Amino acid sequence: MSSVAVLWVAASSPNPDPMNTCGLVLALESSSALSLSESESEQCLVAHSAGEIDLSSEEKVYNVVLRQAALVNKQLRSTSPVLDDVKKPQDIVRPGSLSLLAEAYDRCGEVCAEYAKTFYLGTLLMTPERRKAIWAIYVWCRRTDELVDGPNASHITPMALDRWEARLEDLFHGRAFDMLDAALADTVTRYPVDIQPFRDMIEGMRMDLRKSRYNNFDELYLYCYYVAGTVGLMSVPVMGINPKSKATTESVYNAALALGIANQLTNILRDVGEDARRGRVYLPQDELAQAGLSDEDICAGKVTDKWRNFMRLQLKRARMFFDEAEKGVTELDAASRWPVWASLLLYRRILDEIEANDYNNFTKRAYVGKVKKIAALPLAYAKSVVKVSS
Ligand SMILES: CC(C)=CCC/C(C)=C/CC/C(C)=C/CC/C(C)=C/[C@@H]1[C@@H](COP(=O)(O)OP(=O)(O)O)[C@]1(C)CC/C=C(\C)CC/C=C(\C)CCC=C(C)C
Ligand SMILES: [Mn+2]
Repeated sequence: MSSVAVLWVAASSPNPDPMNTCGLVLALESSSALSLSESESEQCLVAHSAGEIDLSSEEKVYNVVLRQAALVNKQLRSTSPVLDDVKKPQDIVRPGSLSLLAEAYDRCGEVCAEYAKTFYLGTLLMTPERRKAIWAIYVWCRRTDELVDGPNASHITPMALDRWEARLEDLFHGRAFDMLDAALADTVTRYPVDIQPFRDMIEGMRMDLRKSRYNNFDELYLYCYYVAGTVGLMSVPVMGINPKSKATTESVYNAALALGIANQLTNILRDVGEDARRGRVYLPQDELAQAGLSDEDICAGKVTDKWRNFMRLQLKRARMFFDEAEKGVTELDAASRWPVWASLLLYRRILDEIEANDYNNFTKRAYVGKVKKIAALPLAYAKSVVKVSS
């Protein structure tokens, strides 16, 4: 890890607008520092692993979970520091100012606060060290999503995503491109965060570029893993597993994966109308057909009994993933349980709001108000102090 490189970059790129993806893409395309690296030959873990062709998406993704769990098993369950100090970058403290890394992390916090109030609220319940790491991961995820969903999405090509991936590889090798990358480059030296879920998220963005319909839940599940299950896998090494937990590491990772999938299914159910207006239908086509519905019904946006029945089943499935996730929260490090419970309860509430809107997710956005958000915190706290499995 070259600390000098990280800090040079942080110093040379003050306060970039993280959502200026046009600038980002131009920068990516013109940067000589971003020569394509070994990442080009690295393959997406899920999509291309040899010999896995006949597996269902769930089986393929479970293999990822097993590998992730095996990778970090030792470090996560140990109480000793994750990495020795030799590998940690040395920060530069300028006289009279905050350190550059501190500035980088603060900027990540500002971005998180601006773009995701609920997640930000959750991060305020974390220890300061973990909070910073989660902010850095959040910002990288948001920028990645913004490449295909942001104002400059129409300029994004698969090649731009390849460059973004090369930049990710650089960052994991200590070569950060800007100060926001520098924060993540620092985070990955402090926690046993693996690069694979990050690569897989980029793969999800590639999928978004080439695909706007999902034939069945198996296809949708893979997409949800890529864009959201990966966030669970990135987060566990930071959240930590309670050293007293008797649960297997893979069961905790599985729960984290389930939380990501549950959140993404919730996103999809909340945004049906908005997505359809952008030409996207994430709902499984075979399930729509079974319910006597089609893309035309979604574009028409009429809440009918057929739609209500269809939605009831979709909500039920999303809730099952939340239930699966609940099993793992208890096994996390004590200090991480409260924020995770809070975010789980709040995100799940969106499903209740869809029901309260009589399943009109075409023109009404399901939204959990401030009061309900604050009111969920004591319940989340109560759940977080429940004893760990024995
Ligand atoms: C054992 C156990 C349960 C551990 C907990 C593990 C954990 C903390 C899991 C977090 C799961 C999580 C928050 C997943 C995020 C899923 C998500 C919202 C994905 C979004 C994808 C694209 O969706 P779409 O384009 O449809 O949505 P928009 O309209 O654009 O919003 C994402 C946008 C991908 C990018 C994801 C993020 C920006 C969120 C990343 C969040 C974190 C790193 C914070 C996690 C912290 C807490 C406190 C939960
Ligand atoms: Mn998005």
